[in-house]
Amino acid sequence: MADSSKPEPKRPAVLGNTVTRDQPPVVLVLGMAGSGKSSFVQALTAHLHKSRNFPYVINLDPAVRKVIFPANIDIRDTVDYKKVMHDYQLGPNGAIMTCLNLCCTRLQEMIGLVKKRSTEFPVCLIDAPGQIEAFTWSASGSIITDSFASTFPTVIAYVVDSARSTNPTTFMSNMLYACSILYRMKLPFFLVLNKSDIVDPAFLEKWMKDYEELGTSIEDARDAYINNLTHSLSLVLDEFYSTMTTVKVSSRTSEGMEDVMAAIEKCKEEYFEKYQPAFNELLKERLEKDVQQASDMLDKVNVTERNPQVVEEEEAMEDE
Ligand SMILES: Nc1nc2c(ncn2[C@@H]2O[C@H](COP(=O)(O)OP(=O)(O)OP(=O)(O)O)[C@@H](O)[C@H]2O)c(=O)[nH]1
Repeated sequence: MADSSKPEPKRPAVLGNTVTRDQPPVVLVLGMAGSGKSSFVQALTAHLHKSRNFPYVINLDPAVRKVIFPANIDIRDTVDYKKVMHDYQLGPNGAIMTCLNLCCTRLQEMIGLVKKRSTEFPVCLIDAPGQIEAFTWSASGSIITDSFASTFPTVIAYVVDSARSTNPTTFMSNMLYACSILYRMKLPFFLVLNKSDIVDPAFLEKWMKDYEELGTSIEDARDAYINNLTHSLSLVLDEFYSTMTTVKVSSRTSEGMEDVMAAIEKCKEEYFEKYQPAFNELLKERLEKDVQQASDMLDKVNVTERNPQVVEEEEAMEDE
């Protein structure tokens, strides 16, 4: 049974927002734990600072000890992760989700703050919690994403740890996860192949483009069942890869940051071409549902004229 004392998220009203091309893109930075999300936000922020193009940066990780980039909004100023853990008797993941739920109750204020400054920055970067599923599989995660996506051209940067992806099966698992996020969030998406200073991520691009290349690498692995499965899955992922933009990046040396900005611009265009029309349909559907709900309620409310005799009697009593 759900614990009614824990804060649950409510979908804020997002109807009626018009997203225009002059608005800056919002980049939601996602990726497996330790892939380098925060380092990537830090490196991109530092890169933009050099040309005095200061980005707007939001930290959405309530559990992080130290924020390593200058954040304009820090969720830790709104919610106290340790206190939430204590007050609601929660473990680390439950506390992150409850913090995000609490954050949702202040989401319109948060978006309002970003909107107010939106003419002053080239891009807004959002660093998501380290425990990725707390964001990608929670209602509050979709509410936050939907709310930003209905206000700004919003895109996803999925950070991949290239050094940990040298094994084809590890890489495949990561790509399946990325694909499930794309499937769920339906936003323009690009892959940040991070840690290029440790290993050149070119082999990952080859695996994505050329099934034979991946096949050759799998030949070396020992488990026949996993090999066959990986072969089949790579065919399934072919469509996912076909339109995917990838950028090779080192958050340590700042290599590839200009390419990241180009990928963000490309995804922003995609947002207006593909995502926005679909999202408008979704909003229309939601609006129709809201109107239907309102009219169902109205059916139960009858507007009738009161009996004139009673009204006259009441007026007479008032005169007395
Ligand atoms: N060599 C190298 N190390 C990196 C790079 N990017 C991140 N790291 C290191 O990888 C580790 C994890 O980086 P974080 O930025 O904390 O990763 P994260 O995804 O934000 O981590 P969580 O939010 O805790 O999931 C740190 O030790 C970073 O210094 C990179 O491009 N090159």
